[in-house]
Amino acid sequence: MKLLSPAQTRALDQATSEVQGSTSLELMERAATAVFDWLLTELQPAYTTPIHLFCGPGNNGGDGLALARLLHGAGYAVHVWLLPADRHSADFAANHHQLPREINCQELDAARLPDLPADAVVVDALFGAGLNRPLTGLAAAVVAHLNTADALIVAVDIPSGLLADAAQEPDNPVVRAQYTVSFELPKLAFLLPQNAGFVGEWYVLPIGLAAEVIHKTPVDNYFVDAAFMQGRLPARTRFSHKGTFGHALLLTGSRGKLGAAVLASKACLRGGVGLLTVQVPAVGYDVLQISVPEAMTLTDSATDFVTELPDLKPYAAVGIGPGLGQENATCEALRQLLKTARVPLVLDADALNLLGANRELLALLPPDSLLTPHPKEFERLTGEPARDDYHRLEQLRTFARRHSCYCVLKGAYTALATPEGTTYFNSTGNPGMATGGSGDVLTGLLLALRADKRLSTLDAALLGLYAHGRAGDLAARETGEAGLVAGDLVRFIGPALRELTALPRRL
Ligand SMILES: NC(=O)C1=CN([C@@H]2O[C@H](COP(=O)(O)OP(=O)(O)OC[C@H]3O[C@@H](n4cnc5c(N)ncnc54)[C@H](O)[C@@H]3O)[C@@H](O)[C@H]2O)[C@@H](O)CC1
Ligand SMILES: Nc1ncnc2c1ncn2[C@@H]1O[C@H](COP(=O)(O)OP(=O)(O)O)[C@@H](O)[C@H]1O
Ligand SMILES: [K+]
Repeated sequence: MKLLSPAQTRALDQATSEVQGSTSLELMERAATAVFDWLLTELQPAYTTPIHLFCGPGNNGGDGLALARLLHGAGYAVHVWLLPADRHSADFAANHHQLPREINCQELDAARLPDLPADAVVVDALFGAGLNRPLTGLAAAVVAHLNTADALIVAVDIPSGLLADAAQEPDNPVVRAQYTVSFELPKLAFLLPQNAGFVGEWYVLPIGLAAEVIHKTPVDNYFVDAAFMQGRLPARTRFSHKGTFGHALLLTGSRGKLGAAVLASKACLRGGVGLLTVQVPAVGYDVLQISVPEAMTLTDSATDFVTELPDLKPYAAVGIGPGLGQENATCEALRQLLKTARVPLVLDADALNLLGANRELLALLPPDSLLTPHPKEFERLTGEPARDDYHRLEQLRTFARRHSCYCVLKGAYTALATPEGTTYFNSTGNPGMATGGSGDVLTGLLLALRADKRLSTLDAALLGLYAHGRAGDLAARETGEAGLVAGDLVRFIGPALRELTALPRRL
């Protein structure tokens, strides 16, 4: 799915009306009906539940008024609160006109803001994507009032006061919703940790906006969902052989951190690699041979950490980092790798920390390398703490462009920035994956996909991120989130990849 800017969203609304020969009022009715259906199926309020709708002067308020009419028509006890304003949008006015007289509808007054019982549902339809400055005055007072109430808050389109795709001052008034119900496409704001306390759990409801217009709209950001990924992994042909899927080399492990080597190796094998060779320090030989019999093991001349590179000729891709440690001799091996490798590289964990501590190495990164930092590792890579999540995304884009690499920022909705300046946000995964070793599994899986010559760098990265999160979701069904460990992810890589495999063509 594409992530549109507020201006593009407005243009899409208009274009939809033109293409479909419908009015903006009809679109508003579709939006309100979608929220109405969502409320009844997801929240299932009792007929006695008081529903308070707070409506602003624009189209977001218009959505709220249309929703109030629909809820009233279905027998719910609704109360409408209007934010006084000099001007109202035309569709707000039309819905205000249509509001049945029996509905209790009052203007908000700073001196007498309404009591909101704990069992009430509050619909926040004050401001949507048209917000262009921080809320002040009565609107700010209403937001503060809603945020102190115990009622359950559902925001329409976006929590009022929040910008859809840009940072704002931390103390700006913003509604803290439990649920946000948006239309057609998600907003960038929903994907960033700093907004989680405002947005709550979010839903995107289809309202039939013109698909052909969305298709033609150029964007920098994508939300990677199942439909986006379906069929991206080519099926294996009958006469495939080990060579078809590549021979990967993994440089990994140090004393006490061979678990990372084992997890990454197993993930690489489950990721479908043709052959895997793992280079570990001598201390890891027995561990690897016994735990991962499918992999070939090379041992370093050093006992406790990796210090040297094997001949790189046989390999289709090289991964480096999990459990590696940060010894000087390891850093020299990394330098050699960056200087000599002519095949795709995947760099993670201590390989990234070494790059951060020796930033001159960044100039040696071969083009199209894939880096997988979490936010702390990314900060070490850039050496500059991010001001906020939007700034960090900007840094990620700049980094990928400057170093001609694909750089991941791990976490919920992991971001992938490409050298061309596009960012992809992954939709799969869950907090159960916040457990030691999950990242090592990702590295192994990505290495397998980079060794597969059938895949572009972008497809390999997207497939790896999506399948890793999906494996986490499948595993959590069995283990629960708290009980999930990184080894569980490995078991579900196969099923996750199977879901993404292209079906054979049929006539
Ligand atoms: N495709 C879609 O996404 C659709 C969107 N619709 C709704 O339309 C909304 C956008 O409507 P509008 O563009 O009218 O925008 P809003 O309803 O968000 O508000 C715009 C009005 O508020 C004023 N305003 C902006 N910031 C303010 C501030 N800080 N303090 C006081 N006033 C402020 C603006 O000058 C303008 O008059 C969406 O959020 C959504 O709820 C639906 O009706 C139909 C389909
Ligand atoms: N809340 C979450 N939602 C989705 N994915 C998560 C969440 N927390 C962690 N993950 C995923 O788990 C992995 C953790 O990687 P990392 O931080 O490198 O862990 P480790 O170093 O222990 O292996 C990343 O791929 C990240 O995206
Ligand atoms: K809103």
